[in-house]
Amino acid sequence: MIKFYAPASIGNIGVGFDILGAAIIPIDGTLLGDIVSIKKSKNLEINHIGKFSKQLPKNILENITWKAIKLFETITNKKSFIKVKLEKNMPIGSGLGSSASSVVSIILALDHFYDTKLNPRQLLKLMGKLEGSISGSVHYDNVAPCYLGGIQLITEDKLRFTQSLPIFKKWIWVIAWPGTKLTTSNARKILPKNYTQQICIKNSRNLSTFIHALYTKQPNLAIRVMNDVIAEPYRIPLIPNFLKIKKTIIKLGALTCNISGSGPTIFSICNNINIAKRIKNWFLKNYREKEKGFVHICTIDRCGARKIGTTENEII
Ligand SMILES: Nc1ncnc2c1ncn2[C@@H]1O[C@H](COP(=O)(O)OP(=O)(O)OP(=O)(O)O)[C@@H](O)[C@H]1O
Ligand SMILES: N[C@@H](CCO)C(=O)O
Repeated sequence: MIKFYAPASIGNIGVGFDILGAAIIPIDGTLLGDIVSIKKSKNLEINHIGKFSKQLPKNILENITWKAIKLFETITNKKSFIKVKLEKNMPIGSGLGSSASSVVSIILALDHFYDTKLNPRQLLKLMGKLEGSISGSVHYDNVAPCYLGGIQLITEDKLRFTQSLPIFKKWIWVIAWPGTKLTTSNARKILPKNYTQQICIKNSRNLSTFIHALYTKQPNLAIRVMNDVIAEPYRIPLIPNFLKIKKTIIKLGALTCNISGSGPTIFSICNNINIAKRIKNWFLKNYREKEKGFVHICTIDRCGARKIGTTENEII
């Protein structure tokens, strides 16, 4: 049997709309990501289990598992006699790359099972295509870090499609999901189609300074420019009291507080575990709307997607 785990991710990282993303893992060892297992079978069988499996579309044709299997039937020119099990551990429409986690785990499991010899770039393109088919447009800022781990800059260069960026080991990432849903496609529809020259300059300045700060080990500079002028201003109304929350979290000692992907998850960075615990408690008391909501203290997941039960990334 083949079993793949693919981690949660933070798209945009507050400063790189659609081109920066980070894979994350809770420090308490929780596996915050979907798991796909595949074995041989007489027929095609698909099972969905896990805490969030009830949120999956009822129509199987709309499910990523089904779409990925059909894609691989075309690629391999083989009928699928397999039993596929998706353990849906990620809430849908959370802003934590739930769809990306399913996409990456299913594609890697199928690729491994069929031994297709596709290279990482081809696999990543397939992941982007599938992610795009459900979220409204192709964007790699969840699938790339989820697959490869770390912080990824999506270059879309013909030789190096994505690049791993340096990380600050002291940064602690607190993520808070209130238990509600915001779909990426809706959160993208409200964004402007065009931006002024001034906004374009501001965005390039923030993003290039952020990347420079990562390479030159200037965490304070990186934090100062973590300011999204492309999506956040338009998505604020989708997250009740976001600006007030941000102010409070900063007062608690956080370095920054931003929307994760298209929300409603909020992430905050700090560099002290006691502050992280304080922020976690605040979010639990004040941001979690539903019982199923959660808050995790995380670190960057450098491995990315992996065969379960092994610590090293066996696929790259
Ligand atoms: N296995 C699956 N996992 C997640 N979503 C799925 C899956 N199969 C189908 N879907 C559909 O894909 C869409 C995913 O929505 P969306 O992209 O908003 O979620 P998300 O990945 O959690 O968001 P984000 O990318 O902001 O983190 C939903 O309409 C959902 O019903
Ligand atoms: N870059 C995407 C990420 C979605 O998680 C967006 O913000 O729409």
